[in-house]
Amino acid sequence: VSKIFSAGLDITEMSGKSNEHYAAFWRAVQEMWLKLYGSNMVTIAAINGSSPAGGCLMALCCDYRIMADNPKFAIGLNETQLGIVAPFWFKDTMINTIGNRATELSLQLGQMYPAPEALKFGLVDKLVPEDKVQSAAAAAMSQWLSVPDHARQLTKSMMRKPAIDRLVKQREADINNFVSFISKDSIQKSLQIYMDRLKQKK
Ligand SMILES: CCCCC/C=C\C/C=C\CCC/C=C/C(=O)SCCNC(=O)CCNC(=O)[C@H](O)C(C)(C)COP(=O)(O)OP(=O)(O)OC[C@H]1O[C@@H](n2cnc3c(N)ncnc32)[C@H](O)[C@@H]1OP(=O)(O)O
Repeated sequence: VSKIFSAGLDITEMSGKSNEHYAAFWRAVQEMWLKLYGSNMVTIAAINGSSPAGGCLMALCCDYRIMADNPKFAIGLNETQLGIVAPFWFKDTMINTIGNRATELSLQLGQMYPAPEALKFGLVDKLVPEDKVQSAAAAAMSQWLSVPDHARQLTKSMMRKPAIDRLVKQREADINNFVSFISKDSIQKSLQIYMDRLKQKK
């Protein structure tokens, strides 16, 4: 979609549904993260627009991020702005990318960074003109693929395994945590207010 890399998780999947639905939804989100963050393939994010929350997470799962150089496009884990909380594995993914202090600032404030600031924070690796995002991503891919694959894969796994193991060990507890959190009346109300605000902006 033009202007949007990803709008993040579908908020309607987290509103007004049964606990069984929330559990299945969260398992699928975990699965996406485990597959993408744990992939032994080279993954390059070609970020052609805004990328809030789950969209930012997907980009952070990649090995390298190239973003369109347009200050109207912003990226970040903005969960607190919705009245929800980025779970520990979202947080770990961000820490592994930009470090602890920058992550704490980002997460507490639910900060969305316009592209130039995202580059400054290390949230993305490179900015290119909007019409060059795909070609720059292809060029980066060639560079990454030129490294001997077994060595690159082992290195990637060494860097990411502790975070992945942490979720694998606590998967069911994390699902229970999500379900009890998201089904709270106060959290449902926050999500509703956020969705209403989104619609009013039009
Ligand atoms: C210690 C205790 C810990 C407990 C923790 C336990 C568990 C953790 C709990 C929760 C974790 C949840 C993690 C959540 C992750 C997420 O990803 S939440 C989603 C975040 N996404 C957003 O905030 C995006 C909001 N949207 C926008 O900013 C904009 O819509 C846009 C994507 C920049 C696009 O802008 P524009 O092109 O102007 O389009 P519109 O704003 O008009 O939107 C078009 C329609 O799309 C609807 N929409 C937009 N985003 C979403 C979304 N994410 N989900 C569902 N629907 C979305 C928007 O309402 C419009 O709908 P209508 O056309 O009006 O029907």
